[in-house]
Amino acid sequence: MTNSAVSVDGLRVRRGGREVVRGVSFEVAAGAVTGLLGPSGCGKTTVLRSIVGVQVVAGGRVQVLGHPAGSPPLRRKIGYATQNPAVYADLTVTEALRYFAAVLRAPASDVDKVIDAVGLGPEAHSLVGNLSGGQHTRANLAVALLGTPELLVLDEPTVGLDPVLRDSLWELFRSLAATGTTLLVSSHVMDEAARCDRLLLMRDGLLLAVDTPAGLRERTGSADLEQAFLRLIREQEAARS
Ligand SMILES: Nc1ncnc2c1ncn2[C@@H]1O[C@H](COP(=O)(O)OP(=O)(O)OP(=O)(O)O)[C@@H](O)[C@H]1O
Repeated sequence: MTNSAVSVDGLRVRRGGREVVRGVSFEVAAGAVTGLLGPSGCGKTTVLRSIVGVQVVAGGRVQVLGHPAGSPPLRRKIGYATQNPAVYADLTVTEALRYFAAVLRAPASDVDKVIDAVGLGPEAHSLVGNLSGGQHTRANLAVALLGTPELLVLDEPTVGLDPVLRDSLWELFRSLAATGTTLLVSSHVMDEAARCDRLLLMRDGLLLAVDTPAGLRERTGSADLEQAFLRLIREQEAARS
């Protein structure tokens, strides 16, 4: 792939005394939505942390927007939304975003823009501590959008959201990609896979497949992506035995 925003080569990570990412290589296309999918515990968050540069790695190479992962020029080019929101509970949504905008040196005008983008307009003056789980998740996503980052790394951004909100967030992701933002989005919900341009399917610390949703359906002969994923697992297990 010529136009890659992220290039991961032979990534290995040890956590809790064992290798949880066991030699993973892939590229993330610029200006597209790439889904990182796989069951709970397969290593998705660890791969995302390695790309953002907050994970000690045991081996391999991770290049992001032409720089080694974690290097200073990347700080303001990447927006990262973790699974555990870290937005301050005793501030209002607007105050919290103003604070993060100042820290990130993002324009003050971004604050209202990102609040609207994640559909939190009605809660703009509510205390973060009083938000519902789904609203808190969206406040966290809003922080990642500040400063219009070139790369958005989103760890399960739609967990706990109802179908209408999930749909509107996926529309937001698609519109960001349409304006050139690169998105890497993890999920363990296979129905979200269909909304991605490309898929990275992980299992047990390894990449099972890298393909488009259509390519995956075709190569497994399965219209349903969940079934396609299960078929790949069975093929892999048959090949091992
Ligand atoms: N802080 C930690 N210390 C030790 N082991 C960890 C730590 N965090 C994660 N692990 C282990 O690393 C493995 C990969 O975890 P990771 O969080 O990357 O998976 P995941 O695919 O993102 O899971 P989920 O979908 O549940 O978030 C798991 O087996 C997990 O138990």
